[in-house]
Amino acid sequence: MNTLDEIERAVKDTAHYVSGNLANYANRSAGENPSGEQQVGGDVWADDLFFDALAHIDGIGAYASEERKDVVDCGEGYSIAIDPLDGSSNLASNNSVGTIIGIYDAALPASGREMVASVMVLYGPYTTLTIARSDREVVQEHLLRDGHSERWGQFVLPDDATVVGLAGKPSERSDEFNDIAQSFEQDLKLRYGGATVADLAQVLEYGGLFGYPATAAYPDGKLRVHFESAPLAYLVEAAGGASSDGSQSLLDVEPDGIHARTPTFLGNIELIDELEAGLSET
Ligand SMILES: O=P(O)(O)OC[C@H]1O[C@](O)(COP(=O)(O)O)[C@@H](O)[C@@H]1O
Ligand SMILES: [Mg+2]
Ligand SMILES: [Mg+2]
Repeated sequence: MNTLDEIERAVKDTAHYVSGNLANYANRSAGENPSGEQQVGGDVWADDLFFDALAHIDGIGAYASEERKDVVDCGEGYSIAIDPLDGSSNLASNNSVGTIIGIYDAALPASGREMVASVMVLYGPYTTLTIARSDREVVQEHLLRDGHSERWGQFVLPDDATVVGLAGKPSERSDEFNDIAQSFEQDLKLRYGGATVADLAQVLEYGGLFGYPATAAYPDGKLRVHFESAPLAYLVEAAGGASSDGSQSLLDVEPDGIHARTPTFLGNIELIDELEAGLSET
């Protein structure tokens, strides 16, 4: 097994355990994460589990997490960037949550072009792990059940778009963005659930657009380059879609720090093109 195989195996085993124990953390609050957001107990618990499973793998040189202020030095090798529990505020309401992992062949901070693989786990009605790797052609989905990982499907974005989910309060978004959002929402079905992984899964399955734009509350967007935006952009682009920060692929964003945020759009190429064209007119 090479290092990517070992990482994949360790993430599957840990995700199995996480999926079986999320209820224990539904209402346990914790402190504040380095981005200044309220943590739930599950954030810290999941981070500790993935750290213990990944940090000591031979060939991993660094572990960076949404829940840790600094990058942890693990020796030589790939850098891991992880959102251990994405959408964690959904736990209390028993809605889907996820895990997002970017694997970089570079020291962090780094642009998404340095990634060699990306993983998203969706803890939904059933648990799936989707992975894109530089040494494989396909975006492979696995079903994690009863301790096993079964190949479940391969993601290729549908040609026709069906769904749209654009985050942020309209009162806190620019008028220009609200105009663009309204035009998308005329023809596409609204799907927004408050966890990037679950909302992106709708786009991967049905075709469409997910986005979290800059808002008054989050002038650089809410989602973090290393822990959400770039790894998910890697997956979507590998599945035949596109990503954008409003003007360029999210894989070209050069983060100025490990917790840097960016406006984030993921989905069908023509919708990303339409969005960028609309934003460039403003
Ligand atoms: O609550 P909002 O503003 O709609 O933001 C929802 C977004 O925040 C997030 O929950 C942030 O992720 P974390 O839960 O990992 O901090 C995203 O998963 C989701 O897309
Ligand atoms: Mg998140
Ligand atoms: Mg999180």
